[in-house]
Amino acid sequence: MHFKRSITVVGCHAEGEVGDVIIGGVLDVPGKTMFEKLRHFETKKDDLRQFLLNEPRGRAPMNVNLVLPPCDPRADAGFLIMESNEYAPMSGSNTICTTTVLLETGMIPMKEPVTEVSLDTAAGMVTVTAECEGGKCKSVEFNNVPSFVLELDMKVTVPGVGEISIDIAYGGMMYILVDVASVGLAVHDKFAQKLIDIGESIKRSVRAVYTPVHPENPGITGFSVLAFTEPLTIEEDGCKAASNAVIVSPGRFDRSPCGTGTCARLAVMHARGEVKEGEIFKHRSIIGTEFVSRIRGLAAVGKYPAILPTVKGRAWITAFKQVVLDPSDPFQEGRSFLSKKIGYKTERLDDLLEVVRDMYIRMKGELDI
Ligand SMILES: O=C(O)[C@H]1NCC[C@@H]1O
Repeated sequence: MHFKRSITVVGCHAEGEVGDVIIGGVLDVPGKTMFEKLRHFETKKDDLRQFLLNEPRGRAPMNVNLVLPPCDPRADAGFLIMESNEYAPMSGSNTICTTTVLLETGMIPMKEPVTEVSLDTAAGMVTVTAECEGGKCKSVEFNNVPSFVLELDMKVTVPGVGEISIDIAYGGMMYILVDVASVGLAVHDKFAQKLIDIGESIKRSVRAVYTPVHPENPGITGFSVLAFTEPLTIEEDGCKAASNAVIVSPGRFDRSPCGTGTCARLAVMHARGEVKEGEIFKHRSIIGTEFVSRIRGLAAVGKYPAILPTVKGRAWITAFKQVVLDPSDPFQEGRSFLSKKIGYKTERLDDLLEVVRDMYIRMKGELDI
């Protein structure tokens, strides 16, 4: 059988969030930085992301990471993060998955009891400390890029909800943070559909009035993730803890506590005087899994005071897959196959905007503008 594509993928999840890792079958692309490589895939080779993340080979609640040669000579490897609706500059659960796969497959030699790894991401360099024993990567602690608050207590009016107060912060992705009680809900799966519907509605309302832009990389802009937060509690061991539910576009939960969301929340908590450097903050997901985090230092990003966050979690390999494309398969690329149908009927305006966005990115790539 002659296949049009054959890609080697290691299945993996971090605290419940799928972060598969491509370790073969995809060549490097031009780019002086990993962000330039991200843009190359986004504008010229997005068919790979569509192929792996859309049905029948993928699903919305999953991510795929592409291991590539790094651009920064200090790094051991580079990787790009492909999510259902976008390429994320940085991602905590995906960093934990990618590190686990790199070490447990031997692509980076594992040293016991601790292996230090440097990873080049589209958001910048991320250094990682992995606890290893008996060939297993038992935990991954990553030093994320500087995280900072863009807005505190910003008011926004949401149809069907009314006026609410939100925070906006960067933790490797741009986050909208909302006190879940302010919309009459709680982080619990009995509110799952309402959390998703209201979360997506808040994103649309905020997008209409505010565009976040990273001061050092204007290509890092826009919102695709929103964190509903529960209040801080103090655990028996004296540590601060809280739950959150992260709504990832097009409308699904992060099954992990969300590493970049944890970093964005730490920046908000620090700005509010709720957490100090070095204090442990345990962050939990809607399914009860946990990341342990802390602020390892302070910095500045443009005009914004920033924190240097560190997050620790675990990941497990679930499969070794050879993902292939039979030339006669009717579903060559999933959603992009559908969006090519000009008459594609959309249920909602934002679906249409999504189709237009995909087509714009593709045209930009083809015109190389
Ligand atoms: O942990 C994180 O940061 C990621 N999890 C899915 C959405 C985010 O990229």
